[in-house]
Amino acid sequence: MTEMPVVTEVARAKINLALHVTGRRDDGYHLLDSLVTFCESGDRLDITASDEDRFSVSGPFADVLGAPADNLVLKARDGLRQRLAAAGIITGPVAIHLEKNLPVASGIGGGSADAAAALHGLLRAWKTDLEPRTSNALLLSLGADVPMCFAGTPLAARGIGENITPLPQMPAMALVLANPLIGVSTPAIFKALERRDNPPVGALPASADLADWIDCLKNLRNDMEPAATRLVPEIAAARAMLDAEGALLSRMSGSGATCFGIFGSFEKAKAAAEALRRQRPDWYFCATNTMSA
Ligand SMILES: C[C@](O)(CO)[C@H](O)COP(=O)(O)OP(=O)(O)OC[C@H]1O[C@@H](n2ccc(N)nc2=O)[C@H](O)[C@@H]1O
Ligand SMILES: Nc1ncnc2c1ncn2[C@@H]1O[C@H](COP(=O)(O)OP(=O)(O)OP(=O)(O)O)[C@@H](O)[C@H]1O
Repeated sequence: MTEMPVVTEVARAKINLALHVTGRRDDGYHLLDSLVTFCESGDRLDITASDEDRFSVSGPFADVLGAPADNLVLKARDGLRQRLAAAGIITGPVAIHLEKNLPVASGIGGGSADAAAALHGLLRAWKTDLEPRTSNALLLSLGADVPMCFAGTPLAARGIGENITPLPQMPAMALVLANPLIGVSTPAIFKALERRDNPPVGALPASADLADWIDCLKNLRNDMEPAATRLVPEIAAARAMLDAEGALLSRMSGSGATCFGIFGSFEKAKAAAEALRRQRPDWYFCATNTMSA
């Protein structure tokens, strides 16, 4: 067995600060215009060399995951290995451990973030890289959110999510994530949309001033939120709770049900998350900073 140190990656929660659905392609996939950022917190992946491929899971949401064969981490490992083999690069067996800290099917890209982190970690572990065209095709084959999670930096995502523009002027933000622990199916929400021809995001602040970004975000939307709230009314309750704790702005992320509140500082976010946990000990709350560019 070749000596390989433990490679650790954080699979950061993805937040759609705004998510406009602007059209639909002939194949049924929706055209999006989304402002996306990533949290400091998320799942954790540890990768080590092994005598055979292994996969284990721990953490508060490990039990909610389906069969290992359906896990996007293994789909990412196998897809990467296949493409590397096609380029003549043979890769050794690995043990991957996933610490599942993010709620599942919750609009913050858990599975997509895990897949992206697995790819980053395996490329480091195997000391290799993919040429951009191959890696773009692999990323999108794993899910529309995987290219943005692989980029992992504040960005605008267009197309079906794969057309990415970094937004270096987006500031870091202190967030509280709130989720009633009711899983939401992404295809079900896309199907339930009443409109698919909404206006795009438009102009963004040129500077990193948080107040300017919040003013801008206030005029934007998550076009999936009305349909998701009809299915899971707790989404409206989560937003109201974030607002009552002093969020400068609250909104749903992705196809839900996770909502985020932006707070003036991490201390304020932490205090709000603690107060919310006391109100609903059965829900998920997390205070976290987002990454700066
Ligand atoms: C809602 C978002 O989270 C916003 O970032 C993403 O668009 C969803 O990304 P994802 O979960 O990675 O989605 P995928 O696993 O690729 O697709 C799940 C299903 O959602 C629908 N889907 C997804 C992405 C997209 N732009 N249009 C769609 O209509 C399709 O029915 C697809 O079969
Ligand atoms: N590593 C993983 N973590 C979470 N879910 C996974 C994983 N692998 C596969 N899945 C499956 O993917 C489905 C969607 O889960 P996920 O947590 O990625 O949704 P999401 O947060 O709504 O994602 P998105 O914001 O990309 O729509 C679930 O049914 C889950 O069983």
